Amino acid sequence: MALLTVQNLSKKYQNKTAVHNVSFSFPHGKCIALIGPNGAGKTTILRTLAGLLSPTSGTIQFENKKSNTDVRGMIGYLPQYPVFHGWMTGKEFLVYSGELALLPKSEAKHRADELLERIGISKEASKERISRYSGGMKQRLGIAQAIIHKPMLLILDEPVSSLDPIGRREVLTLMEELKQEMSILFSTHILSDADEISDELLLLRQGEIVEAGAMQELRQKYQTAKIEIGFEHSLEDYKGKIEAIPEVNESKIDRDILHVTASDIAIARQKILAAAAKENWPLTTFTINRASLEDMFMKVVSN
Ligand SMILES: Nc1ncnc2c1ncn2[C@@H]1O[C@H](COP(=O)(O)OP(=O)(O)OP(=O)(O)O)[C@@H](O)[C@H]1O
Repeated sequence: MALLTVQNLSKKYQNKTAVHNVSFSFPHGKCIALIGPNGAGKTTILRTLAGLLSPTSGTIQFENKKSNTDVRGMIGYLPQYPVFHGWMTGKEFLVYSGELALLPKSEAKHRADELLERIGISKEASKERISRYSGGMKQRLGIAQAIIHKPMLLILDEPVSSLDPIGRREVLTLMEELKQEMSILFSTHILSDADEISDELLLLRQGEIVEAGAMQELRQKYQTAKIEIGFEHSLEDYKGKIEAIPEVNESKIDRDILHVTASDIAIARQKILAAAAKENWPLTTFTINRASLEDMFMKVVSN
């Protein structure tokens, strides 16, 4: 059975539908990325799963729990814009978070020490005020507070979007380690981050899931390719010849490169190269370009 099953989840704010009929199930031990452009409804879904918003309709069912059970103990949550008490030290903040999660004080202290080591905040740094921490340190501290009570599901809202490259790398490395121990659902609009650490993607557009699956499956499904051909001269002359090949859809000139799309790239390549060899075309370059992840994303979310 799945850890979490979401069925027909919808959320309206006054007259604005932010999330519409979203259904998915979350298997145990997976890291899933919720991807979508600004305003797609990512935060609304995550806040609803974390129990901070109530859905307008639909159900969220945790494994073996009645739908009205308080499941906050099973979930850890880091909001998109976490707010810290800058005057607290990192350790004080974690002990405080542990107590809020109903851990006895001694256990909260023990967990805080364990987690500070885990997230790479030294003993000295843990005694400093949070206001002196870097963005990456704050975000790692935010993740530590979210897992202080050992939740089964960790929910992270845009965990790396606001960080510089060093902070981003630190947080991605931590997430990579944590996914060995718990299920993670995180939102992002950065595809390469999702590609790097998630097992599966949920693509969201205007409050609806428009695509779901493993990155590899989605790449195959949306795979398109383009041939880019450079000529020494007379591009126009060869454009017509290339367009006469039945498998070629269209070609466009951009400076000294001809961009060719085809219904069957392998055959189009074979025929273009055969004609080029036979007629000694003045080629300078010949490249096959696979569609990037961004191309796939644009295709799916802008339909
Ligand atoms: N409290 C609110 N009241 C009214 N509308 C809201 C509220 N919160 C969000 N919305 C609207 O709901 C839609 C979804 O917002 P949401 O924040 O969930 O999207 P998002 O995908 O997380 O966006 P972003 O990437 O910009 O954080 C947006 O159109 C937003 O303007």
